[in-house]
Amino acid sequence: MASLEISSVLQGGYQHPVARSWQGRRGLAKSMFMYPIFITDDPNASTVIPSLPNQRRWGLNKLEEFLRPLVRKGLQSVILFGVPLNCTKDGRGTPADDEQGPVIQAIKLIRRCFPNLYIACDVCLCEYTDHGHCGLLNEDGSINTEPSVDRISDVAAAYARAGAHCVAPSDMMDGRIMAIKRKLIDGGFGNKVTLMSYSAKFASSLYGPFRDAAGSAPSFGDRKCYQLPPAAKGLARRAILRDANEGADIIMVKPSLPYLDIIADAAELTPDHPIACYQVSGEFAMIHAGAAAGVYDLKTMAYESAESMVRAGATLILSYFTPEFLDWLEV
Ligand SMILES: NCc1[nH]cc(CCC(=O)O)c1CC(=O)O
Ligand SMILES: [Zn+2]
Ligand SMILES: [Zn+2]
Repeated sequence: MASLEISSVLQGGYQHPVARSWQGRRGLAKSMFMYPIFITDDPNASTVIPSLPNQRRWGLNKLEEFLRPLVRKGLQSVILFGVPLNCTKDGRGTPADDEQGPVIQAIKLIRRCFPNLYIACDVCLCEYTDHGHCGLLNEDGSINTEPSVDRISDVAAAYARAGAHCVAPSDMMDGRIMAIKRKLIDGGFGNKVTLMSYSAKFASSLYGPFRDAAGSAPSFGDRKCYQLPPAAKGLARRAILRDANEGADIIMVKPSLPYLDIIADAAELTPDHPIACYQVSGEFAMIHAGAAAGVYDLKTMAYESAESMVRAGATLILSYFTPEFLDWLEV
């Protein structure tokens, strides 16, 4: 297994029936929606997030009753974000792969309660570092890429061991896809776990509500040295091709609505991969705010936004509207 070439490992991308459903193209369907969920370390939490309408931070004891009705309505996949509030953060993001931490415990709980639900995990350090950046830093505050990639790939491997069906690194460090794929293969998960890359993730103004929700705003500076400049179509295309070559099973574009051309580029450049897009917290809040201001009807606009993503080439949409679409869609 250890000698296997990274480009020869395809089964990680279709090991699960839900992952298989993303390998073809069609119109809007329930299985195209992946629901982002915030898991915190207060087991009884059900905390409203003021800037992110209808979303909460959930404690482990509340997770089953929260998910049960959604699964009954046809929820097929979730992506987990850890929000540690009671742990000690440090420079290397030690709590990220704490066996008792909220993500690893949630993976195990969901596998037990909902054996058919597909579990993706966001992999990043910003929720767990004391400085709030997505990687490890040099003395001067710049990103120290090599140890960052090593740490992030260890965290991804820990989520895989805990039972995640998919790991999704959002840190944007160069080289992380290859390093994660290598550790998945060496750990015996190459053919079992999907690697979804946030390949074209832009330094956007649309992450504000998420950073409130996750407590992951950087304590100094910004993320412009590792997230893409909004105008950088060329860099996005290079990152998409690079990540595909490094072994990504799914290519993601983030945010979505202002980056439909990049979704289309991803579909053109990697036509043989499922293409995911993340309708991020600020896009979601913006659609809510516009509806509240009487600019449009919420449901009509939610549909229009999702349909534009599919039209551009997305096969999978990460969206806080997932519960609504489970009500609105027939299948
Ligand atoms: N690596 C952190 C991360 N993972 C997902 C999001 C944004 C998701 C959203 O806004 O809904 C962010 C924020 C950021 O990069 O600052
Ligand atoms: Zn991060
Ligand atoms: Zn992240």
